[in-house]
Amino acid sequence: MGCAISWIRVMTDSLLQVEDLVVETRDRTVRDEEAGTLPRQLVHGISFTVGREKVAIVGESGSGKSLTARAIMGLLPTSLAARAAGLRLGETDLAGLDARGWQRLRGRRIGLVLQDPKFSLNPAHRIGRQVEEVLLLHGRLPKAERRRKALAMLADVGLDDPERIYASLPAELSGGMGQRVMIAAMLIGEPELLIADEPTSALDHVVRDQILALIERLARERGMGLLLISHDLQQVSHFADRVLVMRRGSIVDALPANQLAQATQPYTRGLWQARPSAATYGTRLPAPDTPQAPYPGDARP
Ligand SMILES: Nc1ncnc2c1ncn2[C@@H]1O[C@H](COP(=O)(O)OP(=O)(O)OP(=O)(O)O)[C@@H](O)[C@H]1O
Repeated sequence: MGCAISWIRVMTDSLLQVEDLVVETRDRTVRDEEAGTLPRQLVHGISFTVGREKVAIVGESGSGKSLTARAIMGLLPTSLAARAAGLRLGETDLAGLDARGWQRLRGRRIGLVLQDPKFSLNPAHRIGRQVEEVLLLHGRLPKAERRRKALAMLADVGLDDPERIYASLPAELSGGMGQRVMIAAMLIGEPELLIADEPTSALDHVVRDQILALIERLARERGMGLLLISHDLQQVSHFADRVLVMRRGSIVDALPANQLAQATQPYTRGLWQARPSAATYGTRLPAPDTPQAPYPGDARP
């Protein structure tokens, strides 16, 4: 009994706690009669937690998914600022970290996989060096041991011939291989939490399913928490444990992923019904202001 209770605690203990997160422009361009000019708010005070589980954030284009991920990772563009009542990874206050603190944390405790490896991998550096980077930054492992770990990680993400990949440049790899390399580079430091922002949307659907299965296996084996940003509700309904639905910078619904098809919240229901068919699979969910894209559950005029 005691064992079962502690297992449940491990599953539900939150790794990431986000409380009242606001992302806004540094420029003050919004006019308010009483307050004068204000920053433009893009994320309006959202709160959620992620434990050792798979949580997905879904929502139409421009709803604030990527800004949320970037704010958590301390990677917002300089024109934007984030503030939160609480932003914690375990006991660590992310909001209070300086550049050195982030350097210690990124890759080691929290990893980020982005949509397109072309923008994440340095084209001038060989794959081996990029996969080993976290070990170089954080540890004092001898060169041979770093290489051994990197080769094992490349094999673990399903890349054949790790020795050849290790010595390759990013341009020599396909998109799917590049994405596997990114995942290897993010997981080699054994982070507690992986944030994956549309990690498969640049890939064809066969590779996409393989990459998601890989992320899911590695997360399960390592007891890692996963925050997946996606516009693909069909994919999320199979993959995630819980779903947060964002709209225009706010979380408007939260539900178990396997209940997406029975969602009662009108907006979520509308998103589900508007999910792309096989023919349009992989295209982005259009923003609601696009005239040709009405959402069935949208009550707005
Ligand atoms: N640097 C920026 N300056 C001003 N506004 C921005 C900036 N970056 C994003 N935005 C705006 O913030 C809103 C949320 O953007 P975000 O990239 O988080 O959307 P998203 O939900 O990830 O969309 P997509 O699915 O298309 O990636 C959008 O209206 C976007 O135009």
